[in-house]
Amino acid sequence: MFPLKDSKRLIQWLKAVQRDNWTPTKYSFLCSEHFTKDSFSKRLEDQHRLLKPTAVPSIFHLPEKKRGSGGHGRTRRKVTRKASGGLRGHASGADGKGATGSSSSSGENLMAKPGSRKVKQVALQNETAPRASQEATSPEHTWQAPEGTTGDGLATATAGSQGAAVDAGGESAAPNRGNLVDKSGISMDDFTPPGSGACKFIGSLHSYSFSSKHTRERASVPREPVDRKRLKRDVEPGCSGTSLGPDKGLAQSPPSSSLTVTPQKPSQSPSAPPTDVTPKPAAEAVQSEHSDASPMSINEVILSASGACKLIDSLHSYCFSSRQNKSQVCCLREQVEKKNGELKTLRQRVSRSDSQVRKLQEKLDELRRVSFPYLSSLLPFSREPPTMNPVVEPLSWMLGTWLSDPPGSGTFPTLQPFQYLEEVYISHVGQPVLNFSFNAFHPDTRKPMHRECGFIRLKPDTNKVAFVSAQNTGIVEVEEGEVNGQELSITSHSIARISFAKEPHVEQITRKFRLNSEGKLEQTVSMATTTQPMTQHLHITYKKVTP
Ligand code: HEM
Repeated sequence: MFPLKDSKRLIQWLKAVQRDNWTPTKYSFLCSEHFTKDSFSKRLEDQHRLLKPTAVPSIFHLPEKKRGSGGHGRTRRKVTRKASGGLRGHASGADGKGATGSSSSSGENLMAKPGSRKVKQVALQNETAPRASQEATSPEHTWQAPEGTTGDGLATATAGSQGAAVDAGGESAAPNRGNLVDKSGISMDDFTPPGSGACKFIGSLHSYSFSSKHTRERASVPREPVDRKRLKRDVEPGCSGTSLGPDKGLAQSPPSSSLTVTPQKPSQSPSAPPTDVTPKPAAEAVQSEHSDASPMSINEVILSASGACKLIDSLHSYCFSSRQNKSQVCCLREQVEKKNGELKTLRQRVSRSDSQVRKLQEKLDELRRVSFPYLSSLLPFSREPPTMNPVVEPLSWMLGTWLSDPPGSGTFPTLQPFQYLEEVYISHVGQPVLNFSFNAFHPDTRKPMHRECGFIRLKPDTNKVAFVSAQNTGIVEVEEGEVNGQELSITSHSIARISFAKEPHVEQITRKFRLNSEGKLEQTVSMATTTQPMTQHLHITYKKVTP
């Protein structure tokens, strides 16, 4: 187990393991193979190997990318033959049977290459070859795939019953697991729910538990039940291996009730010869090795593994719930991102609107500058329009910019009827007076025609109105009258003209302004000249084009 309560040593362990984005838990174990020999002490009473409390792992032979990307349980696992390796004697027996095989020879340590699913043989190691011995594949890490060779129910896949070293790590564990089925039809999949890579890892723990217990039970139960109990208690989940003594692997007829599994075919390497997986001599050797074991039923195996399986199942539950939470977090994150996207779009639209308002404001300012070149510099700094003087409030319906709609009509007894266009500005600057300007244009040529401008005043607290106008024809006049509701009727009070004004001279003028039911401003002008009595000269309707 990782020294979770010893932070200093834990850091050393984590540095040694070199795994990214991984935190060990109380269920995390490290293979004893990663420790040097002097990391262990031996228990006095039984010489059992114990990890020293100061031990730090230092042996890592795997490629960096393997250790970094896959789970620890997914790295290629090594099988350890302890110094007392029970099968060693068998492998190095004088007859040399255990060393034979199509692709391996005695002392050769063949393991599945990283990323390969090919089943490799592991030659049995000589006790005197320390390094090679320690790196031999452990039974705990193998999918035992004994091939039915003798019809006795116990079949072996490779040299030594534990010799078939399958890359149990990573993805290669899954297909192999699928082939591990006993006679009762129970497979490793029955212990391992489907799941993600983490589940595969946990599933490999199942397989580890399953196979190691199977191995231990078969090897130790018949001879030394006490030993078996001790082994079950002491065994390190990982690749610490079992401590089968050489004397415990004696030949005896295998029980017909032993767990029988289907050998793993090298699916990734179909070209590999079958003997690569199950060398006949090796199978015989294993059969011989286990021939003294008492029968152990599948039920016993399952029962013995059930405790570990429960623990592993709890890991599964933890894994599943953690994945569920992760998925909910992902879901919420997606929603937040979606809302952020919508917010961003809205902000962009608001920004565009602000930009349009700014541009319109600039355009209006430009128009004002053109129309009233000096006015803008004289107007108050505030953009707010001046407050209307209450005195002129009865004439407020006249305020605004108006355009002829339709064109005005001109008539007089001495004239051909004519049409004209006209724009009207009636405004105020906060004074008790309205400012006006009337500018007529030819409807076809748009040439300026008649123009006049002036002021409209109201006598305070009365409806009496004075209209003062200067015209481009050289006439200045004052008209007075009354405002009643939205109608203003005025008549000329005094008319003056330049000395060289064109004749006939106008002698009297009447006007009527009203706001009609359509909200349009109407103006009707009548006049009397030196030659004609009072007659209508103009009639025009304006539509308001500004507030
Ligand atoms: C209150 C304002 C106006 C007064 C006092 C006025 C006065 C007169 C007078 C005295 C005449 C001469 C009539 C004749 O020969 O017997 C005349 C002619 C005419 N007026 Fe007006 N007028 C006014 C507004 C307008 C407006 C707004 C227009 C629009 C374009 C207009 C267009 C004409 C035209 C086209 C003629 C004939 C040609 C000419 O004499 O220039 N008048 N007006």
